[in-house]
Amino acid sequence: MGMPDGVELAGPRHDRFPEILTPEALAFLAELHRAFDARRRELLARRADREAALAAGELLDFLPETRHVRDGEWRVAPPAPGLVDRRVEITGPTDAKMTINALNSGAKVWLADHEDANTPLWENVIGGQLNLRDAIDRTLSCTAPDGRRYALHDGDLATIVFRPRGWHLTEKHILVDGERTSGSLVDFGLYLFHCAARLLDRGSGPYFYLPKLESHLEARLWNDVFLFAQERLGIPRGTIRATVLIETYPAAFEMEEILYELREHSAGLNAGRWDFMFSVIKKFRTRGRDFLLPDRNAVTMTAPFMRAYTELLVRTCHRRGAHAIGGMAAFIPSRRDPQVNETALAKVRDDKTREAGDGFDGSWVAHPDLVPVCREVFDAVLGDRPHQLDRTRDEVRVTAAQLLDVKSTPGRRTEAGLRNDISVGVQYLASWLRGTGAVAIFNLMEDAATAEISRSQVWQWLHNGVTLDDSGEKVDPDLVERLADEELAKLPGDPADYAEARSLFMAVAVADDFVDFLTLPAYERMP
Ligand SMILES: CC(=O)SCCNC(=O)CCNC(=O)[C@H](O)C(C)(C)COP(=O)(O)OP(=O)(O)OC[C@H]1O[C@@H](n2cnc3c(N)ncnc32)[C@H](O)[C@@H]1OP(=O)(O)O
Ligand SMILES: O=CC(=O)O
Ligand SMILES: [Mg+2]
Repeated sequence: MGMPDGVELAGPRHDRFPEILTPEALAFLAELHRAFDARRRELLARRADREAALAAGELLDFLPETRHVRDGEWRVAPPAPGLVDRRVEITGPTDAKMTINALNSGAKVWLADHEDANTPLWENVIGGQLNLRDAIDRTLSCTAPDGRRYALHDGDLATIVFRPRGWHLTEKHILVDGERTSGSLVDFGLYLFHCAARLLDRGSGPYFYLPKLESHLEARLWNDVFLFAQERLGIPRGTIRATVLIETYPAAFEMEEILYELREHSAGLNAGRWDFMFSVIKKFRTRGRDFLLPDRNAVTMTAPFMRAYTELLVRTCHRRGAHAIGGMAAFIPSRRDPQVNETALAKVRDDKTREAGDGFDGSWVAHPDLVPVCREVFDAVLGDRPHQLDRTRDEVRVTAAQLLDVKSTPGRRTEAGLRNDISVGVQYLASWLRGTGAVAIFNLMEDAATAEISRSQVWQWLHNGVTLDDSGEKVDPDLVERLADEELAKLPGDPADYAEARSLFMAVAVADDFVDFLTLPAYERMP
C-alpha cells in the first residue's frame, strides 16, 4: 500500500519514522480526520460562543438540560486491568530516558505526556510514539550524553496512560485533503494503531488521559471516536479507557455529564489544578475584581474555590464508581541541594496527605524521587485496599456559588509576583521553543499549564487596571517591559537568547487580543 489518497506528510522522515507513519496507520488517521474533524471544529467554535457570553456578563452554572443525568442512577464500567490501584502516578514527556525512568520509577501508572509537558515538535510527536511502542515491547534502551545506559527493569513496570494533545491543537505535518489534522486525533490514532494489540497481549490496554475538555459534548466526541476506532481496529467495545482531566472552569460544572458520556470507557476523573487555575483567569479575565487572583504562587489548594472543585470531584467520582485522581504539587526535589529537597518533600507530603484524606484514590508526582512520599501517604490511608471508592462523601454539597467564589482567595498582588510571572513565562517559552515542554524553574515544575497561568495573570492584571499591593504601581505595558528587562538581565547567558521567547510572551500576556492558548502562536514559530 502506498501513501493513502488525500494524505500528505509535511515533516521530515527521520530514520525510524516510517515504522510509525505506515500507510495503514496514515489511512486510519485519515478516516478519523474525515469522520470527526468537522465536529472538533464546531465544538471549538462553541467554546468561543460560551466565552463571549461570559464576557457579556453570564456566569457558569450546572446545566438545566442535563439534570436527568445528575439525578439518574448509573455507574461507570469497573476498572480495567492495571487501573485498579492508582495510588501513585508519575507524569512526564516521552523521550527515551524519561520513558525508561518513569516506567522503572515504582509508580503504579505513568502518564506519558504529549500535552502540558511536551513541545509538539515533529520529532517529539513521532519519536514519542516510537519510544512508547518500544517500551511496550520492552526493547527500549538508550545511552545518555554522559555515557550512562538506560534499560527497562525486568519486573513490574508502571501502567501506561497516554495523554494526547487537547482538541485546540493541530498537527501541521500530517495533512488530509489539504487540511491540517487534529493533534488529539493524530496522537490518539497512532498510539492506538500501534500499541493497542501489544498492550492487550500483555494484559494491559490502551488507556488515555483526556486533557482540557470544556464540556460533556467534547467528552461525547471522544466517546464516539473510541467507538469508531475500536470497531475499525477490531478491538472489543469498552477496551479503551479514559481518565478525563477536569481542568477547565466550565468542565467543573459538568463532571457528572462527562463521566456519563464516557461511562463505558471511563477510568475516572483527575483534578488538573494548574490548567483549572488558568481557565478560571481566562474565562472571567475581563470581569474585574470578582475573578481577580492574587500572585500565582499564593493560590493554594485550600482557597475556597479550589476546595469546592476538588471536593465535588471526589464526590462525583465515587458516587459513580469512578476513580478520583489528585493533581500535581509543583515542588521539585533536588539531588544537589538538601534544603530544596527537604522543602519539596515536605510540601508534596502535605499536598498528598490532604488529597488522601479527602478521598482521592491516588495522585500525581512530577519526579521519581517523589514516588515514595506519595506511596507512603496513600498506603497509610488505603492500606491493603486498592482505592477508596467506598468513601462516597455523601456529606459534600457544592454549589455553583462556591465554585465561583474566587474573590475570597487569600493573598496579595505584588511586584515580586509580577516579576515571577514574567521571568517564569519567558524562561518557559524559551525552553518550549527549544523542544522541551517541562522544566524546573526556581525549584518548581513549569509546563504549558503553569506558564499559561503566568501569562494570563499578567494579562488580567494589566487589563483590569490592577495596582500592586506592595509598590502601589499600576500594572501597565511599560511596567511589564521594564520588569522584563530587569528579570532577564538576572538570567545566565545573553539576554538576546531570550529575544524570541520574550516577544512571544509579550504577544500572549500584553497584547489586547487574548490568545486562547500560548501554544497556538508558539506552534506557528516551530519548524
Ligand atoms: C500541570 C501538569 O500537567 S503536570 C504534568 C505535566 N508535567 C510533567 O509531567 C513534568 C514532569 N517532570 C519533569 O519533566 C521533570 O521532573 C522536570 C523537568 C520538572 C525536572 O527534571 P530534571 O531537571 O531532569 O530533574 P533532575 O535532574 O532532578 O532529575 C533526576 C533524574 O530523574 C529523572 N526524572 C525527573 N523527572 C522525571 C519524570 N517526570 N519522569 C521520569 N524521569 C524523571 C531525570 O531524567 C533524571 O534521571 P537521571 O538521574 O537518570 O539522569
Ligand atoms: O494537567 C494538569 C494540570 O494541572 O493542568
Ligand atoms: Mg493540564
